[in-house]
Amino acid sequence: MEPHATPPAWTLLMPLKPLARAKSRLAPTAGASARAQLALAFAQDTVSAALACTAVRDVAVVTNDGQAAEALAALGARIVPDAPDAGLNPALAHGATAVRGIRPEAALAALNADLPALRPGELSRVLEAAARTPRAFLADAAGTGTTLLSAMPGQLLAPHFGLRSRARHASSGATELFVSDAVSVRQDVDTEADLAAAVALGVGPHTAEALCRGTGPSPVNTA
Ligand SMILES: Nc1nc2c(ncn2[C@@H]2O[C@H](COP(=O)(O)OP(=O)(O)OP(=O)(O)O)[C@@H](O)[C@H]2O)c(=O)[nH]1
Ligand SMILES: C=C(OP(=O)(O)O)C(=O)O
Repeated sequence: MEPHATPPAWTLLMPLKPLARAKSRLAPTAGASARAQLALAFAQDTVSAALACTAVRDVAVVTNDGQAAEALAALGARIVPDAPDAGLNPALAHGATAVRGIRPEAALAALNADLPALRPGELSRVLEAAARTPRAFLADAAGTGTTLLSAMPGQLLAPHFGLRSRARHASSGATELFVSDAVSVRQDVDTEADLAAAVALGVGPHTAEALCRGTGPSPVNTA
């Protein structure tokens, strides 16, 4: 694909499960209330870092959670109700249709809402690479999943998130991105080990505060 004359201004689609059901794989370490607070804090840090990224035009969060919608709208995100309420991929497909209904030529990227160490400069580099190909994806830190899936104008997003989504996005024809210095875009948090890895990278202020409330101090990502 020819590089675009001007880099696209991306709309990010961020799916967020109702907080009461989110982050179930943290159950061995955190109770229900702490998990909900962490899920919201991860989303707040992800949205804040995404909106601070110069390549990002706007962020649309696809969620049916009222508390999260209010908190994320206060940070500047647009909220798209998860009308299908049928899981992650239907939520993303619905969000893509909603955005393209308003801006048919939008460059779209789905980004998981559980990237509490996300750094705007690293996201910029990933989106710059994504702009060179019609549909692209970035594998998660574990190496089996996906944290970002992009679709340039005129391309359907066609999300295949879930178990072994790295292989399924590759099979769907999307180009895998290999971007150096982008670890924070790949570090999603599902398990306690993921959380420790994110803390080692430096989490954003909402997550740091939630961790302080629940389990003691942790480093803050101020980048
Ligand atoms: N709107 C919406 N977002 C979802 C749904 N399922 C997952 N997500 C979001 O998709 C991203 C990846 O989700 P998962 O890791 O599968 O779910 P999770 O709640 O974060 O963690 P687990 O409960 O441990 O699976 C996160 O941003 C989730 O909030 C859904 O049914 N609807
Ligand atoms: C939904 C996904 O994320 P997770 O690893 O958080 O389940 C995925 O990798 O496609």
